[in-house]
Amino acid sequence: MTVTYLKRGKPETERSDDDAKVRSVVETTLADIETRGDVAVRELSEKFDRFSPPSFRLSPSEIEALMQKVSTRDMEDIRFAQAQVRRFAEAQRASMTDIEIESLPGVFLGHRNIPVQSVGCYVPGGKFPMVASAHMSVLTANVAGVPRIAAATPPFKGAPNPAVIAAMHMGGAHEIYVLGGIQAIGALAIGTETIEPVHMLVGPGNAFVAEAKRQLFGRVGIDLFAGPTETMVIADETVDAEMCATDLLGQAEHGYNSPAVLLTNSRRLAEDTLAEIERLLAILPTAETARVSWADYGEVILCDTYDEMLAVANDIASEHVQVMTDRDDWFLENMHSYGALFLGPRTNVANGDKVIGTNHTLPTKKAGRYTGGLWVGKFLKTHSYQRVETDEAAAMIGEYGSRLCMLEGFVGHAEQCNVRVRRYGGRNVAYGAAAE
Ligand SMILES: NC(=O)c1ccc[n+]([C@@H]2O[C@H](COP(=O)([O-])OP(=O)(O)OC[C@H]3O[C@@H](n4cnc5c(N)ncnc54)[C@H](O)[C@@H]3O)[C@@H](O)[C@H]2O)c1
Ligand SMILES: [Zn+2]
Repeated sequence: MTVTYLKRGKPETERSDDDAKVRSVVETTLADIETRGDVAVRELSEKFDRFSPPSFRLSPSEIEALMQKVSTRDMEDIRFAQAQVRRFAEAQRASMTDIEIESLPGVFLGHRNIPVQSVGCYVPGGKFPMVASAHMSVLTANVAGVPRIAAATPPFKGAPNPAVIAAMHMGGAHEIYVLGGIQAIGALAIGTETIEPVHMLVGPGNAFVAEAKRQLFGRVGIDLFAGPTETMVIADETVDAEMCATDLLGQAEHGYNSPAVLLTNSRRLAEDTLAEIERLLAILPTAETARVSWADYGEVILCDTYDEMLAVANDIASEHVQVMTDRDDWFLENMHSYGALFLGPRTNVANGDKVIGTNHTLPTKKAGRYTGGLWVGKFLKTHSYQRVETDEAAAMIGEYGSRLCMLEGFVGHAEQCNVRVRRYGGRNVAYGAAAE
């Protein structure tokens, strides 16, 4: 394979140093919340966000007052975006059906999709007030029928952001907390004197938020590992450098650690894009973070063939994959590891992030190898049940069960089957023996 790096990000070893630091901060902070509850949460909010209101939970009148501050235009835009997210989520919900089959005469097996009973939805807001993340988690939980939705977001510039709070409220949040980072995630999962713990945490966030969810997994459920944004552009000469550079920087601006990767089979496009990125970085108002991300994590990878591009793309398993080639559908058919695909030059990640209707909470750090993004199905638990309706079925399946239990040496298990064979099959099976 001839894969050439025209630009590389910082080596994997240095990236894992960053991870180790975050891991230990999160560990200590969660332990602190566990032992000192509300007191720790307040101290952490003061320390990281300089925010210490009388109550972190917003009252109905505070919510109302914040919503009054959102312009009519912004409210309409939020409503439009939520309508798109709802439409797609409802279609996905409808694709998940409860089933029941008669697997053998008299034997009925089924499953039911049951909503998680309480979820904590994290809406990021350190650098940017991420209004859209409220639709993605709160509204989707609502479509799934979750009866208790607690939403949390950090203060933005010292106060709750009106548009984020409006989106949470309109999305169907039952409780809204103005809390960020590890203290929000910890308080929701562990619980405090004032916050009832939830059963599952969802939503994206920075490295601290993603790591806190990871460490709390097991104690509560989590949707997926959705850390700092990653983006990949797969392009050939059907598009130009302005398009590629814009799409790379458009996501690199999320933070100082957002990988943006160009994968192409055109040396000319690769070189032009490198130059175009420098040109745009000189004029982009958010260049401060985008420039650091690009320097530390940006990559330009040149391949000879489309097959090589496909192999590299599947291996990297980037969160967002923008495909602009003469064979976009071939990539759709053959890509197996990614967060979401954006096919053709008319789509883009920003529309996907904010408005088009697919969920923007997506797997990062190669989690796309084992999961897709957040969707209504993540809020539903699929539980099986069984029912045996006839004496014949109870006796017949019981004979198999009895023998298979004894094969493993489980005498007590076998008796569960035998008592049914005796009672419903009228057969005398000796206690502790296999039914013959
Ligand atoms: N994967 C996805 O689907 C997806 C989607 C949207 C956004 N994102 C990512 O979400 C992130 C949002 O990050 P953000 O920082 O703007 O907001 P955030 O809300 O995730 O984090 C802000 C909080 O981080 C905490 N914090 C900051 N510095 C800290 C430190 N040194 N130690 C401990 N805690 C600290 C603070 O408590 C603050 O409230 C970005 O990285 C973005 O790429 C991911
Ligand atoms: Zn984005």
